[in-house]
Amino acid sequence: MPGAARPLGIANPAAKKRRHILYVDAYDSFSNSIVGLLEQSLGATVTTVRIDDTTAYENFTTILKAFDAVVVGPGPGHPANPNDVGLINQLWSLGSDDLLPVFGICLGFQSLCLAHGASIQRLRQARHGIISTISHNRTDIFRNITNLRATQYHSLCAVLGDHSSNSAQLQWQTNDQCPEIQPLAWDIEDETNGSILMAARHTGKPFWGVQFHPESICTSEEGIELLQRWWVQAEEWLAFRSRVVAHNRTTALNYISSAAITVTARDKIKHTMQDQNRSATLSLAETIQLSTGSHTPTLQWAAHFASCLSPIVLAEALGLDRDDIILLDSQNHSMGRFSMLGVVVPGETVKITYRSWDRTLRYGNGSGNEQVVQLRSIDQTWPIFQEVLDLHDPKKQRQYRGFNSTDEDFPYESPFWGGLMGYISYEAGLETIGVEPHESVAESSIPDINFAFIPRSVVIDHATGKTYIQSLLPNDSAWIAHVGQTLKNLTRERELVSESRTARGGIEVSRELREGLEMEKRLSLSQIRTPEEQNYRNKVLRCQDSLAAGDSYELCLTDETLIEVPSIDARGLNAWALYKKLRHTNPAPYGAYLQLSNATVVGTSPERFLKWDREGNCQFRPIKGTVKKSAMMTREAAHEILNSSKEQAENLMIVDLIRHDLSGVIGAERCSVTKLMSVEEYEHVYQLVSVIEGQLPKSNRDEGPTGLDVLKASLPPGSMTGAPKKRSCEILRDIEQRPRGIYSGVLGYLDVGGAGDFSVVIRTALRDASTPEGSTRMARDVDTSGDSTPHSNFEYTPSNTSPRYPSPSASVREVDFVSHESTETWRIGAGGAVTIQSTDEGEFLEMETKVMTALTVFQSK
Ligand SMILES: C=C(O[C@@H]1C=C(C(=O)O)C=C[C@H]1O)C(=O)O
Ligand SMILES: NC(=O)CC[C@H](N)C(=O)O
Repeated sequence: MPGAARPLGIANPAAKKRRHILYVDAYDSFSNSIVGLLEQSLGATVTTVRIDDTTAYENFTTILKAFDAVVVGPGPGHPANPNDVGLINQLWSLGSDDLLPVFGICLGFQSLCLAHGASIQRLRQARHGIISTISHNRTDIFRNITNLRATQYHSLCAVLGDHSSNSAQLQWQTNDQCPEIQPLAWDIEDETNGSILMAARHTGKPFWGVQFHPESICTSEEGIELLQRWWVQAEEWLAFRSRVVAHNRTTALNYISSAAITVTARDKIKHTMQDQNRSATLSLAETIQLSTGSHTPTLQWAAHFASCLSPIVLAEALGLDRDDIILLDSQNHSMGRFSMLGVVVPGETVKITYRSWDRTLRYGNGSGNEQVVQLRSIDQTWPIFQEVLDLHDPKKQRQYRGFNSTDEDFPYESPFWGGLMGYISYEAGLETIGVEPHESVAESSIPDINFAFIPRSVVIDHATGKTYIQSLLPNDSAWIAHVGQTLKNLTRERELVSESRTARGGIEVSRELREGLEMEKRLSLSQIRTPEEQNYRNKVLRCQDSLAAGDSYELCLTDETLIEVPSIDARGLNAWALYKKLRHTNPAPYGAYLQLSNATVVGTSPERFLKWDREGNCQFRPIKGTVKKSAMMTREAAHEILNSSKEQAENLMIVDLIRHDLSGVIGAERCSVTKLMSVEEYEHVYQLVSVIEGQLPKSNRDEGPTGLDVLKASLPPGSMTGAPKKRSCEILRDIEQRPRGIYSGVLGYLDVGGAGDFSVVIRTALRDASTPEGSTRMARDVDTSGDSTPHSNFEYTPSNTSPRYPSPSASVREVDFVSHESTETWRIGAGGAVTIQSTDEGEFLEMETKVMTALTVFQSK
């Protein structure tokens, strides 16, 4: 495996005048990395146009006059399908006067070959995320290239007449069927598929193409040289034809829709606000300021040392559990450092929700004055959130008022001073990429964005033992002192009795026992409906059909387990007690307890989606590759499995996808892969994890992109979609036939000081509507599509015989899944990445393993 971060060579860009390249994007999830590679290695300015841009389609030859060359990118689908290639086809029939150098990558390459007589065939086995040596005869763009290893992402291949796949002898000449296409490179390492054409050029026109992906993190450095060799040839052709770009570039550029241009115009990202948004922002800011009682942001804080402090113990000691807390709990896990308590004050804390389905933004403090704003799209929410954060940034306020802020003024080590805490659903993510959600999302009462503005918080740094008590409210020293005193009391009690849990006196212990017993009683009556095996396996096969057809490279298929919990004495399940049980049975670095605006989240995610600090350092930590722990599965055995080509391919695709997402905002030159496919151990599973990092430009935060810009450009999380993201999400929606909701979304915080941290919502139990103790709700209608069965067939479930786990022989129909008159529904989503190398059985088992990490908590003791 080549090294992780790699510097890019620059082809002496200063030597010649700056060239302009048009990049044609076929909605691939690697495009921004290709654009970055072109900019850096060729020193060119790149403008992006999408294949389905209708104005560009009608004015394509005029647009081309403003460019020196075109690069046609990869993408989902088939080059013979006009919808998959859009305006690409126009390139191959340009008249002599309009000709210009073109370089096709993957789909672009296949389209070039198809247009000149090749047939496009399906590979016997698709090659997604596979790295192989490229064989060539060192001519043309391969001159001086010695040892090129390159990543492939394709299901289809171009076949040039007789020298079809499987030919023993590699061909370097044109043939009768494709007299204008000269082969330049082959992959001869694949026994299943035989030799596959990897590169070619047109004999008379300045067209070249490669089947592999030069931009992949696992393509060797020579991929860059290859592009530079192409550029040399392109320059020679331009000089030979004395071709110059049109003087009036602006007219040509006006034909390109701005949506695609923003892919590269990151420097221009600003928080421009429409009038309507501006007023929504102002009144939201006013509402928050009213609730906090201050128009001048302040941050009051105190730090205490309290080693080994559990946020649970602290929350309970403060009387903060249940409805009035959001807990982001790293559970002192080796991979986590901070735990945070966000205090929600009923009737005071401002809650902000957005629903993608009807595009409504709502906010209010729950005291009957909720405001509803109709937005045009989710795009309008981000500037509102950013503005709310900026208005409360205490650092900014000091600067406005001419203070010199010093490091001591603020607790910089605490990543959250106050701000927005909550989640963004998967469907909200779909809206950001223009994918329609599944229609049944209309029935959901769950907001797609669900934040609370948190002015009071406690942050525990498990690494240093320091605990920060912070308030954005003016004159809040009494609260800070109260929390400080509670902390001191806890520490003193612990010194007296080493076991902290028993140290908090009889009242708490008996309460805990009572709550636990009550919860267990209720759980013993709950009913569980897990995905039906054959049905899930069929869905895996359907995913693989799409992969084989070239419509996706990887699909993260998921399904949902439903748990119906009856109410007893008209009381709902105690979610806090459930969370305490879950953090014990499945400790993970992204524990979360949240009960906010109709949603309850009880989760133990192992996966960070995106974190950024106040210095602008961004980090993604995608997980892809899962092995279940067992007595037989030693660390060594897990390493071996996770080092297999299947697991590595799965991970690589997501690494490349996330590099693209991040590059689109901060530029490819600022992104690096700092950890590639390392094995991490969790309570029930081993996971393959990579780390992608980048630095926001250090420009004024008002002008340049912020962490929130990176967040919104990267939704939904790539590890939960597959690649390419947009097409994969459409396929998954059609196969899964349900909205995912909070599962597969992201959960975390946006800090007023400029930081943020979000996990991927997995291994998490979710309740549809808030069911505070003392209230009940009717059961939701249970899905009767036959997609799931009301029993568990998990082999290792110890309570297989309990009423909640009827034996598979009682293979009951949905009628047996009785809805109690008064029950609440919990959901646990789970799934895994399906690749062409997956087996349907293996994928089912993987989904089962993942669902069990959270489902065991519903087993009564
Ligand atoms: C889909 C889930 O997990 C995702 C899929 C993984 C995989 O395919 O290996 C690993 C972590 C998550 O990104 C889940 O836990 O439900
Ligand atoms: N990466 C790509 O461009 C893929 C092209 C085509 N959809 C295939 O699968 O072969």
